[in-house]
Amino acid sequence: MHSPPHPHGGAPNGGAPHQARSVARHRDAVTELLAPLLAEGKTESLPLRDALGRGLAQDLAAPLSLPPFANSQMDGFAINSADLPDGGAELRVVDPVPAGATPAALDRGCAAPIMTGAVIPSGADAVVPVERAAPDRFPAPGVRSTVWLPATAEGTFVRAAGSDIAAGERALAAGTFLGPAQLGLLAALGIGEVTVHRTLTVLLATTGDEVVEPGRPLPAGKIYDSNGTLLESAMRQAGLTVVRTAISSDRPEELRALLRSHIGAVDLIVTTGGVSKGAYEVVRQAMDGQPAEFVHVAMQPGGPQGIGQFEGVPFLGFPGNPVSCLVSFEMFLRPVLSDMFGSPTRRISLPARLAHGLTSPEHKHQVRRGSFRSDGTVRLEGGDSSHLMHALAGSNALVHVPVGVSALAEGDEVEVWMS
Ligand SMILES: Nc1nc2c(c(=O)[nH]1)N[C@H]1C(S)=C(S)[C@@H](COP(=O)(O)OP(=O)(O)OC[C@H]3O[C@@H](n4cnc5c(N)ncnc54)[C@H](O)[C@@H]3O)O[C@H]1N2
Ligand code: MOO
Repeated sequence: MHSPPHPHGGAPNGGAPHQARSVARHRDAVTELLAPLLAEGKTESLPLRDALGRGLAQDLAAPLSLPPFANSQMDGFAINSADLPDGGAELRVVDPVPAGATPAALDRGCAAPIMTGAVIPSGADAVVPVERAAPDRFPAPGVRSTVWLPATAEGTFVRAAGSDIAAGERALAAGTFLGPAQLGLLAALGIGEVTVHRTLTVLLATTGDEVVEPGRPLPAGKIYDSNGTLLESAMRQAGLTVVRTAISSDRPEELRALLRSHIGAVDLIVTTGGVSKGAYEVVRQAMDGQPAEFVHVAMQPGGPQGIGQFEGVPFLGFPGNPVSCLVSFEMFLRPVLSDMFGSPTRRISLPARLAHGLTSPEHKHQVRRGSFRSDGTVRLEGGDSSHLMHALAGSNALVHVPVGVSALAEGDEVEVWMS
């Protein structure tokens, strides 16, 4: 007896489709597919300002310590703590130490006005902020004077040399994503150029006789191409260079010709649509004779997936439903690129409490869309169907329901990935 088809392409009642592969297994397959791109070791050396968003290609050791010298954390008086017993003492004020100057050694019984960031003179071991002195201001230059200062422990308001990082220590590991803080560190270390993984170029092809370029008239029975803009945006935001083909019809020769015209100029081909079980599965047909396979991943949405090579170029065939293709990018391509090349970053993962209950096919990893809120709850946006573009646009998080879970109640904890 035949069971009715399941709306998500799986087996009836949310069961695993025959030979469905796990999300982890498919991610491993994507890793294997892209490994040759890493092995090519294509890197480039860039000035810091152009390296934003790239992955660092090599471990980097600190060429100097930070701070490079002991310096003052406050505008105040550099002193020797042994000169300030309990109850404080009156010290003779000597020449000031501005930031950037090389100060003379401090004699015992003296206090040197010192500015934030200035070198601690030898003989001094602490700084008293000017507002704790009496009088609580610096004397005019050249005026001989004394100042009363309170007892102060050794090391107070001194930023020790190497207290941030010592020369020779690893500053950043290979594979680190270079954001503002990482580039700022390299600048602080005096590094002007950095070796990064080069940007990968993706050829993106959307397919389907029903799909029309936005901005054109919409004939009956057709829909606009949302996948092209959706995926191109996701990829560009992730630091990839994207080349788009024209929308391919359902004729496999046309798709093959579109893809072939870019071979040699791209690192990876991503298609959408044409991978499931219909009568006109253009991507499946176009890949005929190529080392590519079409599998079903135990994931909803994004179950049907193509993977392999087209004319020697790595190929990923994402399903045609808009949410399915974005979830495919987030679940497979983004994490693999970030693990391999250090860019883009992985999505921030947080625990959240469900604002309401949900159901999920037990044998699949379900990825719902939701709005994570500041009280730590997440509200689901739309249902589980993968055509819900408006709900996707109203969400800020992907909500994960792992394999083995068929229902969750309000207040149950889920993992969310922030977008
Ligand atoms: N008998 C079965 N049918 C389907 C299965 C299945 O297992 N057995 N799986 C379903 C699932 S799940 C998905 S996902 C889709 C995947 O289908 P395809 O990758 O072959 O994609 P299409 O059939 O071409 O399109 C699916 C859907 O998405 C719309 N679409 C396609 N391209 C675009 C685009 N560029 N912009 C906007 N929308 C697009 C298309 O019109 C369809 O509605 O298959 C299920 N069927
Ligand atoms: O559930 Mo499909 O897998 O809509 O992507």
